[in-house]
Amino acid sequence: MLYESETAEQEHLRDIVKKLQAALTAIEDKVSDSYRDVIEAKKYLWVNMAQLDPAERAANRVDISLSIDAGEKAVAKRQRISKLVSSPYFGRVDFKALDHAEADACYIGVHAFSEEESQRNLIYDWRSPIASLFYDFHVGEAHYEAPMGRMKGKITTKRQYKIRDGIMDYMIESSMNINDDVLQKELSSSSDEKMKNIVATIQQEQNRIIRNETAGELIIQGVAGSGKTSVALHRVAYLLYRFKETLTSGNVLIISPNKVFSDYISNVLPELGEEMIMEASMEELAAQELGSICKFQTFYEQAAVLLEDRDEAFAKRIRYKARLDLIGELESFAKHAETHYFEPEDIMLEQAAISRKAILDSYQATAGMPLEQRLAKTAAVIGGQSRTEDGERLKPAAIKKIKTAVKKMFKIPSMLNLYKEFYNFIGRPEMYKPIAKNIIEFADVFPLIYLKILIEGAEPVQLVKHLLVDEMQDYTPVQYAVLAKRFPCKKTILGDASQSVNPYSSTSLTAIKEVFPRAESMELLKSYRSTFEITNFALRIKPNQELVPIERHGDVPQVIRYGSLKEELDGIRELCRQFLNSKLHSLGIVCKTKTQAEQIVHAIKELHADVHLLDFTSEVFHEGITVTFAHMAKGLEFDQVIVPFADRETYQTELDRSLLYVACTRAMHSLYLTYSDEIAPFLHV
Ligand SMILES: Nc1ncnc2c1ncn2[C@@H]1O[C@H](COP(=O)(O)OP(=O)(O)OP(=O)(O)O)[C@@H](O)[C@H]1O
Repeated sequence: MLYESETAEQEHLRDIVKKLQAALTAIEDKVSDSYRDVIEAKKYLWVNMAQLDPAERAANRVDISLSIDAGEKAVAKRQRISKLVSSPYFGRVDFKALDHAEADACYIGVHAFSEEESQRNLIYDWRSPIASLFYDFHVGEAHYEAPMGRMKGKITTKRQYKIRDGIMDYMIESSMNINDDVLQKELSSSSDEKMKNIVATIQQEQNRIIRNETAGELIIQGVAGSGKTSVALHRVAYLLYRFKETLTSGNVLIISPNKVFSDYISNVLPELGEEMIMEASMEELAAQELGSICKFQTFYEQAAVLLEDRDEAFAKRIRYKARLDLIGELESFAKHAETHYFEPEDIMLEQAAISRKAILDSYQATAGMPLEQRLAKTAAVIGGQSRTEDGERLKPAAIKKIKTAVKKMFKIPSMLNLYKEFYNFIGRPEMYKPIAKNIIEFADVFPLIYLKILIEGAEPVQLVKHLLVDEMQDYTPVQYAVLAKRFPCKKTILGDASQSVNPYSSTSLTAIKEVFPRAESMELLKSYRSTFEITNFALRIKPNQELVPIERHGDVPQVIRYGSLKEELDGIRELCRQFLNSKLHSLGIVCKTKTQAEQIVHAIKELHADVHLLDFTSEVFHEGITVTFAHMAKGLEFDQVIVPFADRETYQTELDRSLLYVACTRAMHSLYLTYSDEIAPFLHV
């Protein structure tokens, strides 16, 4: 039976590949035609420029731009079809709708493909409504949401395929654990330089998140390796498909932790036929917000001070500014500032005099507006109402003087001074400690920006219609308050409370929900990245009763003790050699600090292998040996991970526990920890 269906499937595949190749040839002709059209039209315009009147020239330019448009569309289509030629589809569901006599076979691929003449769908896009059947149901009763309403029926057949270079690697007939079989194969493969798409094996719980169209803010709390980032990117691809009339990739912004991470995820959307979205780090947003107000320490500089200096007062300041209550305190202060620092005085102009009382009345009438707008409005109103002794309106020059005078009545002129004043106001002046004149600590950056927004008002960033925030646990409530003001659009916010690389300023799901009270939240509890043995090992460092490890087995992680530091470094070199002789693609040596990472790079220099040190200035992620530290490694993954210096001295605080957890959960297939003194307490069995 299976043999029969396999023969039929092979035939079907050959037929589809033939049709795709024909379509590819046709589209290649179309691309060449549009290219020729553009050249011809440009030549014509150039040769006849003098004879053409302006209307003809304009018409020619429109023609050229239409040809360019058609050309670009054809190029995009060519790209999609050539991808399909190599792997046309990965799934099939035969669905028999209630009112149909027979089931229709529906093949699902990364892109859609239909026959030119009949317009019959030969392949459905994985994001199409009918394709949801593939992800949500096994054989039996099923339904999907079509544009005309819910379609109920029955899945009679479900199959999965792996097709490479137009040839079928394998095909699996549906059963209850079919997804697991294919998923196991996918997860067992080696890592890549770039994150891969997961369309062929999206799991039901992930699909619910990807296809959620209703949430204004969707918060995804997911354990390490549960596919949060993958799911968020597939969700973007889904929304771009679903709302193509109103949403383009140019409308989506991702706040990502660093450039290496952005590089690592940069292939997923293009693989799905979409353009990469805009990306920015919190620091980039902050620099834009603060302009010339002041300079600031970066998040990573803050982390380095926390790890290397262990400055208690510094940690205390960070913790203080990570409180949810800070938002309300800043809001109360902004209100207080508006009334208490505004000191109206009489304005005496040559032609008119304006009383202090009139100014105060106007100012009070504008309550509720952001301060800067309030001052401008106050000046405009009194300027408009005032008359000269002859009863005439004031001249523009006089109105300008009023504007300047009213502005000066607000007595704390600089935003930085106003921010400093906030700490006097709440009776905690010791909580503000700039690094130098005009350079503030990272923990002050977003409270200052929020105060600035409260005072000056926030212009929403209209271009951004969907905001993606990854590693949500590392941002404070005030950072979210700023994002809420600047980006009042839909949001997908994702992270894992267990992976905070800065517990002094980490934010729980509950706190984020306080900032976004209408947010929907969804949980991902199954961990896909690491083998069962690695996940269980990591759970000993940070227990989580709810986490479900995937049943994919590998070697038990090894914790190796050496007699001295020298022996440990020799041991790490040996592990690197073994990696270089293996079939694995990537080895991550994940330390706690940058200084330790540099020490390792120095120690393995003699291997003469390509070794990449990933630090805050890095921009790309490479295969081979990468040496880095937990802050930089978050979000990334490696076939094999070595965690050096897993000793008591290095890992002792709760922050260290998180960093050790992040380091271990980066491993997909094998994990080693080395130490040469006393083992870290979190690793005791
Ligand atoms: N449905 C799936 N099919 C195949 N692979 C999957 C699936 N879900 C997740 N993965 C794989 O699991 C790994 C982890 O995914 P991802 O990085 O998106 O998880 P994460 O939750 O963001 O991880 P972390 O928070 O630990 O950085 C990746 O290799 C991804 O390809």
